[in-house]
Order: sequence, then C-alpha cells, then structure tokens
Amino acid sequence: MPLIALLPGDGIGPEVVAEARRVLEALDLDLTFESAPVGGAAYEALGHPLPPSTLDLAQRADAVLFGAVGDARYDSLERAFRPEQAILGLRKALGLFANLRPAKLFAGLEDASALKPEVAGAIDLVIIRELNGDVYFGEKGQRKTADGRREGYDIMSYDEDQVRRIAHVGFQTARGRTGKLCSVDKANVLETSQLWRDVVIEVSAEYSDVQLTHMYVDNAAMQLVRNPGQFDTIVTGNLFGDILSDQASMCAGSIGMLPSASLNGTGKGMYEPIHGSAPDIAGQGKANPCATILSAAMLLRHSLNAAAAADRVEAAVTAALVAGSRTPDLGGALSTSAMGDAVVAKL
Ligand SMILES: NC(=O)c1ccc[n+]([C@@H]2O[C@H](COP(=O)([O-])OP(=O)(O)OC[C@H]3O[C@@H](n4cnc5c(N)ncnc54)[C@H](O)[C@@H]3O)[C@@H](O)[C@H]2O)c1
Ligand SMILES: CC(C)[C@H](C(=O)O)[C@@H](O)C(=O)O
Ligand SMILES: [Mg+2]
Repeated sequence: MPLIALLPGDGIGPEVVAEARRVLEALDLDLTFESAPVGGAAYEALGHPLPPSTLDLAQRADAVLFGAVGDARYDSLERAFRPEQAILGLRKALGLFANLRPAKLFAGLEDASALKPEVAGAIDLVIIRELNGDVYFGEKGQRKTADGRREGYDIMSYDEDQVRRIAHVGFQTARGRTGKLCSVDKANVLETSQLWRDVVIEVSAEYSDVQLTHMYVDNAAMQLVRNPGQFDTIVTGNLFGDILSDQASMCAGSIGMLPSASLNGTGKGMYEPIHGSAPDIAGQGKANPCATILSAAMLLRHSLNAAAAADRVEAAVTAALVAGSRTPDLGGALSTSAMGDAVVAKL
C-alpha cells in the first residue's frame, strides 16, 4: 500500500493539502497517508523547520505532497531556522534535482489571465527547473568590506554533471511533447550560464529529433508575456525557473493553478503547488486548491505509476472549471473546500 507523506506547512498550505487529500481518497486507490509538520508549524512544534521525524517520513514515503511554508513572523530568524529552509532541505536531502512546472490555460480561464484571451489561449508549456544547484545552494553570507561596509553574497555555480542531468530531462520531456526545447540562461553575462549553454549543446547531440533553441532570461520573461504559445519545453536553472514559473502562472490564469513535481530519477518525488503560503488570504477559505490537486495528479503519474487516475483528476479539474467553479483568484466566489467539492463531484 503506497505511503503518501503529507506536509501541509503554513498559511494556506493546510487548506489546499486537505482538498488534495480528499481528491486522492475519493479515488479509492488504497493509499496510506501520514502527516508531519514542516516549516513555521514545525519550528513552533519542534524547534526546527525540518525536524528529523519529518525528514524521516519524507524518506520512508513513496511520495511527498507538500503544501507551502513561510510567514513574515519568521523572517528575522537565523536563516537555518526559517521555514523556507525546510523545502530546500527536502529538495537536497531527497536529491530532487528536476522540477517540472507545467503551465497551460484551462478551458474557460482566458478571462482570468493577465494576457489578452487570444494570447493566453495558446499557453501550454512546461518549465523544467534545475532544483539542487545554482545560487540557491552556493556559499552565502554577509560580511564586512575592508572599509567596514556590510556586504551580502551568494555564490552562483553549476558543475557540468548538474547541467547534463537536467538537460537530459529537458530533452526527454520535449521529445514526449512537441519536440521543441528552449534553454534559458544569461550566457551573455554569467560564466555559470556559459557552461550551462555549452553543456546543453553537448547533450543535444544525443537528441537530433529535438529542436533546441537558446534564449536569454530577460528576453524569455518578455516573450512569455508577448507570445507564450511559442514555448513548449523550457529548461533552465534554479533561480530563473523560480521566477519564470510564477510569471507563467499568471499568463495561465492564476498562481493557484500551477502544480509541480520534484523528481530524482528513482520514481520517488515531492509534489507541491508552485505558490507560497499566501499569508494575505490564509485562514479565510479563499485559496485555490487546484494547484495542489493537480500536484496530486502529478504524484499519481510520476510516483505511483497510476496514469489513468492522474488523467481522471486532471479531467475532473477541467470539468469543474468548465462548469464555472471558480475561487476568487479566478474571478469566482467559491471557497477552498467548495472548489474541492466541485472537483470531487466531477471525478
Ligand atoms: N513552496 C513554498 O512553500 C513557497 C513558495 C513561494 C513562497 N513561499 C513563502 O510564502 C510566503 C509568502 O510569499 P509570497 O507572498 O511572496 O508568495 P505567495 O505565492 O504565497 O503569494 C503571492 C500572491 O499570490 C496569492 N496566492 C498564492 N497562492 C494562491 C492560491 N492557491 N489561491 C489564490 N491566491 C494565491 C497570494 O494571496 C498572494 O497575493 C513567504 O514566506 C515565502 O517565502 C513558500
Ligand atoms: C520558498 C522558496 C524557497 C521556493 C523557491 O524559491 O524555490 C519557492 O519560491 C518555490 O517556487 O518553490
Ligand atoms: Mg517560487
């Protein structure tokens, strides 16, 4: 019986994970669930954002369903104790280097997108974000300059193996879609990006059926808004992928719609909405649970080998939206749990 670790976290995390759990339970798949605190909730309960018991559960489970972490009240803690370290710690400890963030416009959501309907309607892309390296995991700190001024630093780096393994994920993903891969970097300025580009080009020799292009990240940000339909698969580094995926979410209607899968090549994975803990709407039943429900669908597909069940969940979300079910971020008035009800009813 597959074990799913539920790590609801902070803010709207518990609200959206509860709906995703209900959807998974409604499928009658014989899943076992075990929950553990993470982020600020874990800091309050056990003194650490990623306590050993939570990490142990994540390691024992077949898959992890993660909500969100973070709240301003923890922002002045020493960095090691901040909620966000939990998610970074899980990604590192589980070796989750490949983050898949699909963005597509669900039928009927054209009016929710920040773009013109005819521009938004074309968006159907996936961002493959490297998740274990880059400026996120380099040496960082604050120090004094020789003349006594404060200086902050974060070292950005990628080694060739890190780039190669995510490039393969990018090419393979593109191969399974329309065969177009766009590698996004900043090679005109950054040596990290020059190596990235060189290695992606080397790997491309093994994928002659995939059409590879390169784009600088500033242009990519602009092109995502100008004409998102031009993209199919984007492969990029940790920081650029973080930023571009939030941007892509709003092109597709709402940040409350974008799921993600973080994978390590073993079948084990962590699944989470791309959004955060949304303190501004937490506890009010306003959060859109679809990103987390769609993350649960990715969990079924990538970790449980249950593609038919994943399709069923995605079809239910689509059907609920087509029927007009909308949370406030999509211009509607349904509560988080009423949106969950609407999806469950369409399973
Ligand atoms: N994976 C994560 O756990 C994760 C991701 C991003 C940010 N964070 C943390 O979350 C906290 C808040 O960060 P932020 O405000 O920059 O980003 P956020 O994603 O939490 O919220 C940004 C905006 O989007 C809205 N929003 C987000 N998810 C929504 C949903 N499901 N339905 C409707 N509206 C939604 C919020 O109300 C807010 O206005 C910070 O502590 C940050 O570090 C955590
Ligand atoms: C909370 C933060 C560490 C995280 C990231 O930057 O990766 C988040 O923004 C995300 O997109 O998952
Ligand atoms: Mg982010």
